[in-house]
Amino acid sequence: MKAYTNFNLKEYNSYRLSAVCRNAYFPEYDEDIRSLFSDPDQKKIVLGGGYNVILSKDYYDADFVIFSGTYNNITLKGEDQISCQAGVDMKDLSEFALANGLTGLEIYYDIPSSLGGAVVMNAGAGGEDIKALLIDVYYYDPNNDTFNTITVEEINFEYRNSFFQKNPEMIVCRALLQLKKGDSDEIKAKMDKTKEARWAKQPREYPNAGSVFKRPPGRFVGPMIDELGLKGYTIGGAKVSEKHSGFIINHANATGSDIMELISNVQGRVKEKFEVDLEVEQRII
Ligand SMILES: NC(=O)C1=CN([C@@H]2O[C@H](COP(=O)(O)OP(=O)(O)OC[C@H]3O[C@@H](n4cnc5c(N)ncnc54)[C@H](OP(=O)(O)O)[C@@H]3O)[C@@H](O)[C@H]2O)C=CC1
Ligand SMILES: C=C(O[C@H]1[C@H](O)[C@@H](CO)O[C@H](OP(=O)(O)OP(=O)(O)OC[C@H]2O[C@@H](n3ccc(=O)[nH]c3=O)[C@H](O)[C@@H]2O)[C@@H]1NC(C)=O)C(=O)O
Repeated sequence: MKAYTNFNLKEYNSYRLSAVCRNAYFPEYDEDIRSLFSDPDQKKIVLGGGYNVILSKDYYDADFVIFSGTYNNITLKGEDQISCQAGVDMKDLSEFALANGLTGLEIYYDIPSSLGGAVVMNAGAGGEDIKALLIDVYYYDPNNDTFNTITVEEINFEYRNSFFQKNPEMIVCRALLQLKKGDSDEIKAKMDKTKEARWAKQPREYPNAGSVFKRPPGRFVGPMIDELGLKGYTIGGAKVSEKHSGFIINHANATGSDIMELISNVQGRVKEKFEVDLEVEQRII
């Protein structure tokens, strides 16, 4: 396992915020997971691909465990099942499925995520989500120092919620996915089409971390922010995207506190006008 001291997390969060942590660990084996997490008094912060986090501080007197670039094996099981580790990048996974003529993972060609992050947050878009593909998940439970398997039914996924979100100390190690045999040309066409549609609507040209807020019941976030005239609203290097108001972009060396201040101002204005409490969807660290 690789370990670094005074590590800058800039390349490991999609906002590209500069933030230094005391130690960063990149696990490679299940035993690394056990050695990192078995002592409950030695709390560590988990990052997957870093596509859904706000590093709100410049320095963390804390240890990070990063599931990105390592712990990323993908194995074909039988004809149409895939077993993959938490550090797998979902884009790579969708390309693996394509190479094996398997359909089901096309949208993940452009949903930035690690497999672990996708499972924890039930990644998805346009009505598809990861739970529809999952058979089970193998995870580490630090409470009793065991590795266990949980079925998709037991995970009890809800909108942006699951067993893993309710029990954040659990570590996703790997997942078994059920795909279907498909036509490679059709799979590739769907991957390209999804990517094109998302790039047309989302500010992918700038560092960002997807939707900032959860959808409040019965409403969309973007139109409320538009109505307030807050498209393009800027604090420091952080800006409400002009392309999609539900996103904040780092357009000029933003800091975590620029983003946090912008969020708080948008929440205040939305509350004032619409009586709606916008809940932050991204993980504030
Ligand atoms: N639909 C879209 O267009 C977009 C969606 N997203 C979503 O955001 C998520 C981003 O994933 P990713 O970048 O990998 O996650 P992140 O690195 O952003 O981590 C987010 C949280 O996931 C938890 N986590 C990640 N990996 C593991 C693991 N192996 N075991 C346990 N917990 C883990 C941690 O939560 P904890 O605090 O519980 O430890 C962490 O704080 C995906 O679900 C993705 O779908 C992101 C951008 C765009
Ligand atoms: C990007 C993410 O996921 C996204 C996912 O890609 C999209 C598409 O399925 O649906 C959710 O966004 P969303 O609620 O903003 O949905 P969108 O379809 O983008 O927009 C909803 C509506 O708002 C309108 N809209 C959007 C942006 C804007 O600036 N102005 C505006 O009026 C759109 O025209 C549309 O009618 C997910 N976000 C959440 C928190 O549920 C993410 O989780 O990070």
